[in-house]
Amino acid sequence: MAGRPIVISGPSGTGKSTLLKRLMTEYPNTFGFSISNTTRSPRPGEKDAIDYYFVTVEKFKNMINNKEFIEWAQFSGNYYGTSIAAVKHVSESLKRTCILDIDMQGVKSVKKTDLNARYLFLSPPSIEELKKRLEGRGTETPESLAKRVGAASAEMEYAKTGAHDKIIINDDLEKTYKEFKEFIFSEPV
Ligand SMILES: Nc1ncnc2c1ncn2[C@@H]1O[C@H](COP(=O)(O)OP(=O)(O)OP(=O)(O)O)[C@@H](O)[C@H]1O
Repeated sequence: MAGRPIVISGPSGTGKSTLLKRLMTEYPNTFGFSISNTTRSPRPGEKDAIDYYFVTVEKFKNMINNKEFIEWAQFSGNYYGTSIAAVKHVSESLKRTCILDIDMQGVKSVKKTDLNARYLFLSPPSIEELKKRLEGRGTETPESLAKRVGAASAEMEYAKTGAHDKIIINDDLEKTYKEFKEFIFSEPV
């Protein structure tokens, strides 16, 4: 049996991907990510229900209206979204504990579902340090950096409301990974 879905959130650049990559490497068969729905066409080699659930715009809009998404967005003319059904598929069919890496809006949305998830917030030691990490990652333009840092304050404020089961401050990576695993394995997965 798979465990309850685990929701990890925190400002962009806090280190979520870094921790998840390590966890997946150490436990390759225990956890899974949900497959996203998209209206874009498959690229060569991409398979339906493996890379994405490829759906029509009409179907996607119906899913929005039926409140089937945890989060959805439109990028360069295509829709992308994570459905509640896709998360359930990971535990019910694949028998893996689903991990969701989502933002504050996504967390609020999961809370309205029957997914019965566990919530972890990963916090940077400070906004200054967060800026440094995003700059160090080399992925941001000045505009996207400013946008991410701006969104970080709202995420940090939300974490103060007690919405999460656990808050971990990612200062020293080894210490953080240990605490991260303690939270993950504090329940059967
Ligand atoms: N404890 C740490 N100390 C110093 N640097 C770290 C630490 N944890 C992660 N980093 C570095 O910070 C940068 C951002 O980390 P990462 O990409 O994992 O963030 P993220 O939360 O997944 O961001 P996004 O939400 O944008 O995907 C990376 O370059 C990573 O190597």
